[in-house]
Parts: sequence; C-alpha cells; structure tokens
Amino acid sequence: MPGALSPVHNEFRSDTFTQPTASVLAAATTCTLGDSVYQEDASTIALEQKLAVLTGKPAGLFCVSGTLSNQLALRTHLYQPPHSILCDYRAHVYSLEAGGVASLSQAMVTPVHPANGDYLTLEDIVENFIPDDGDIHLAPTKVISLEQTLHGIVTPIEELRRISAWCKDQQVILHCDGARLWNAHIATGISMAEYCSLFDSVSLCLSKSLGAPIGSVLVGEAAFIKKANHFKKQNGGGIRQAGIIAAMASVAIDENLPQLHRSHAMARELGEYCESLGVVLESPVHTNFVFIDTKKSKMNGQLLSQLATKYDVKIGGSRIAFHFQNSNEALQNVKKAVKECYEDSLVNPYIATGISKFYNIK
Ligand SMILES: Cc1ncc(COP(=O)(O)O)c(C=O)c1O
Ligand SMILES: C[C@@H](O)[C@H](N)C(=O)O
Repeated sequence: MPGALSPVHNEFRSDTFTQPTASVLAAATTCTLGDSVYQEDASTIALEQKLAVLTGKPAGLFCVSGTLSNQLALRTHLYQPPHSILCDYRAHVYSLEAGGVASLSQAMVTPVHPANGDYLTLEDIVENFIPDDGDIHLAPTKVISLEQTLHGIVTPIEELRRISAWCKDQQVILHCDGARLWNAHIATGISMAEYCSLFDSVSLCLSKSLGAPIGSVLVGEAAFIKKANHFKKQNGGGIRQAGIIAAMASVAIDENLPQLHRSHAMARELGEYCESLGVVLESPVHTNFVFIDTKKSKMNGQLLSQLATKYDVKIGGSRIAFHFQNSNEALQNVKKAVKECYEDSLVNPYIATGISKFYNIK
C-alpha cells in the first residue's frame, strides 16, 4: 500500500533485513523454472548476463550468498598452497566468513590495519605483501582482497587504480568483495563497470541494500567463472529452479538501486547528529552505515541495543545500518536512543573488554 511503513522501517541492525517489495515478489510468478545446474534456466542466465554487462566482465555466476560468492572466488584463484591472501583486518572474507579461507582454500591471511585508519592504500599493501621469492618459511601473497565499501567507507577510485596497476605489474590477483559496491556507485557516481575493471573478480550482493530476498553474483573471466561453478556444485551451492530467486533479484536491482541515496542521506543525518552530541564515530559516513566508536565514546553497545527497544527501533551494537525501507520516524527514534546512551556514558563511562562486535546475533 503506498505510504505504508515497511515491516522493517525501524530495522537498523543490517541492510540484510531488507524485504522484497510486492513487485519483486511478483517476479517469482513469471520467471522460468529450468534446472540451473544444467544451465537451462533462462531467468538465471539472464541475471548472470545482466550483471556481466553491468560490470563489463565476461561472465557471472549466481550464488545463494555473498559468503559463498567470496569463498568461491578465493578458492578458484588459490590453487597451490602454501599461499595467503592480504586484506583489511576488518574484511568480511577474513573476519566474518567462519574461517572459510582456511578450510576451503588452505590459505593464510595477512590482515592489515590501514595507516590512515579508514582504507588500505598501496603503501599498506606493499608493506605487508609476502613475495613468492622461494623462501620456504613463507606463504606468498597470491590474492589481495579489497572490500568496497568496507564498513560503509568508500576507498577513492584513484587509490584503487594505484593498487590495481601494482597488482598487474606484480601478477597478483585482485578480488573485490563488492557486497555494497552498489552503495559506492551511488555515492560517487562512478559506474559499476569502472570499479569492476580494476579487479580480476567481484562479488556483488543482491540481498542487502538492493532488497533481493536471496543471492549474490560473482563476475569475472569466463574460465574463472566456469571453475568457480565447479566449486559451487562441490560445496552444495548448485540451485535447481533458481529462476524464482534470480527473477526477483533482477527486479530488485532495477527498482531499488535508485533508492540507495535515501539511506545514505539518513546515515549522514545521524552521523551529523552524533557529532553534534559529542559522540565519536569510528569512521566517516560515506554511505549507509554509522559506526559509533564505543571505545572512545565510552558508550555501551549493549545498552544502545536495549535503549533501541525502548524507542521501538532495532540496533545491533556500535553499527547503525540504513536501507531504503527505513522511515524518517524511526530515524528520529534512533537519535533518541543514541542521545540517551551517550548521556549515560557521561555519568557511567563504559570501558569495553574483549572483542567488540558491531552486530548481535544470539
Ligand atoms: C561486506 C560483506 N561481504 C560479504 C557478506 C556475506 O554475505 P551473506 O550474508 O549473503 O553471506 C556480508 C554480509 O552479509 C558483508 O557485509
Ligand atoms: C554480520 C555480517 O555478516 C553481515 N554481512 C552484515 O553486514 O550485517
């Protein structure tokens, strides 16, 4: 119903909570129903080709999740241990994919803290890169895995170009976890094809800011995608009548991509409000996330989650995630929760111990 609040209008734990709209759901009734393991489903093939054209890559592979899409990319790029990947210490492929790099690819990880505190530069990479120089003590860096956006931060295209040129010169694979590359595209106006031209492979989530119910697409060279499909089947990722979810994802891209700027504007509004209070942010608000630096702000993330409930919004911890289905009413309630949590910190400064999570899965 036009104007009605979405069931997830007050959901700020993650943009993974976006729900299919009526028109996205309707696509499930007009899709093809071929067996996509046999590569006979027209709706699935159409989505993969759509993403290939959009990103300027030769081929695409529909996967049930971003984790699978990322891990298939790394497994396909990595084939002769001892080897390692280099990424940001906060990268999802390292910190939130259950150790898949180790179990699936038998790879070590070099997690790097960016010197500028926000995004990896070529200097960070060169300083931590492990050369394949015959030293039998080492696991050489074979893949550099960047994330755009990472924690909502947009790495400048100029930096990506520097890194990409260096990787080509060093013959090192460059992968992009582009779960939210869509957000970078909308925030900068730089095309998806321009971004993707800098990487050997890109994993694109459709089930987050874009509001598809399920799915990601991995894009890259045809031979790479063919091998990734082999590993996809090996790991139980073969999907039979995938047309149902592929068709929904295709509509979600068309209808929801133009709306991402709303979530960015709401995030900016909250970020500015936080700073007006004196709340310290962990990183700049470039897209749809506000990360509160609970340590520097001496704020208790769990208390923030509890206060969120008091104001009828859902917040998982130090991250406040925006998506196109949030309401302005809910944003004002988030501000009330943040203000009360910050005021509490002035009286009861919270000293965090142990690893801090920005999400809260029971
Ligand atoms: C940056 C990033 N990459 C990959 C993923 C994995 O996606 P999925 O949850 O679909 O496995 C997520 C979260 O979901 C993410 O935030
Ligand atoms: C928790 C994490 O895996 C998820 N991708 C999120 O951003 O919410």
